[in-house]
Amino acid sequence: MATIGILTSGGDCPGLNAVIRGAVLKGTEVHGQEFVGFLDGWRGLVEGDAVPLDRSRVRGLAQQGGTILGTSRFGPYQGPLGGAQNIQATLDRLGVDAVVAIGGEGTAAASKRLYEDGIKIVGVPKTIDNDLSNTDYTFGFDTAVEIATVAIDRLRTTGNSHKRCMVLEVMGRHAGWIALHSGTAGGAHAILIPEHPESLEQICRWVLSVRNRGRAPMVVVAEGFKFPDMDEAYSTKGLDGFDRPRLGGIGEVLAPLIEERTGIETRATVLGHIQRGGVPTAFDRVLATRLGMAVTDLVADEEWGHMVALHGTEIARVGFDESLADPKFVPESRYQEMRVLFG
Ligand SMILES: Nc1ncnc2c1ncn2[C@@H]1O[C@H](COP(=O)(O)OP(=O)(O)OP(=O)(O)O)[C@@H](O)[C@H]1O
Ligand SMILES: O=P(O)(O)OC[C@H]1O[C@](O)(CO)[C@@H](O)[C@@H]1O
Ligand SMILES: [Mg+2]
Repeated sequence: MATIGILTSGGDCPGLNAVIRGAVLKGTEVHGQEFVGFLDGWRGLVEGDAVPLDRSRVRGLAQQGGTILGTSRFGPYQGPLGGAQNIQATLDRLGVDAVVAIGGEGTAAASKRLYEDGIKIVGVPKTIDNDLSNTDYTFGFDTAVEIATVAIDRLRTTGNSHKRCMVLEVMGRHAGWIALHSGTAGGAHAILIPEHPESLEQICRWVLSVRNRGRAPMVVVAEGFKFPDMDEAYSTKGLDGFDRPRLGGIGEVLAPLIEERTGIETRATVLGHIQRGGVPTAFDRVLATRLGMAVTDLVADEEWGHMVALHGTEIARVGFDESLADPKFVPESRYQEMRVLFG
């Protein structure tokens, strides 16, 4: 009977707990597997900090946001106890046969390295940004889009009352999926994404045309959006624990520029981590539960070095290599499809 250690790594995401629940329920019922949870991402694995996970521990978890295991950006090769040899010794000491790592592209890169160094490891992809290759949707994305859409709906009523231009900044470091989907759902008059620079002149033309027909302009901008003359996304908050620029603030830059150029009073709202918190949507609960269940089959089949993924409506298996291809950007055709409605 295999014992599996589960961990959640990188930024959190609605649906992580549903994955854990799906894995524990199917793994124990169908495969006779046992489970422990490593705390705070790779740190728990490296330090052997594990808690038992059984049926009673995962009760009611499908609807709970965040991760009961905690998460961090600690690396598996970090510190005196890090590295594949030490980790294997820790797994042996704890009686854990295989590792399930739930995370984004960084977690998959770390998992691939551990797999190549001999660790029995499989993965589950997560990110609200929906920018991982080789999976059609990641859980957490639908929840983030729903939250951003509600924000747009609310901003539109106050914007209409005051005849103001409202700017909403959403997450999306490399890819503008959250902006594109929420902006489409909320009927935004301009959607600005990292993949497609737009000039201030063009944005103001859209804003003025909306105003000229008596409407209050609504602009949705992804945190990673760049004007044509910017090399890097806007960042003034230093680096995160993994030396990546902390993004956020482009909306606050854009709003006064629009106001200055158009004369229309403009307000910016940064949605921030509200997009990542709280209960997952039904879609994300279903997807996360199915991925959690399917990853126990990967372990039973000893398909180390693979992760589960959504292909169409089916749960597929892909190698860590495939999942680490280029991020899944918004294709130009998808952007142009919506761009005809701007203004
Ligand atoms: N190539 C790598 N080799 C070893 N460890 C890595 C590698 N890439 C990332 N890691 C480790 O894995 C952790 C998780 O990666 P990261 O912080 O990028 O989160 P993620 O899983 O991509 O999720 P998010 O979507 O929040 O970025 C990193 O903080 C780092 O410690
Ligand atoms: O929570 P943190 O570490 O500030 O990370 C924020 C980043 O995480 C994401 O939500 C998901 O990768 C990005 O959109 C955002 O830039
Ligand atoms: Mg990452």
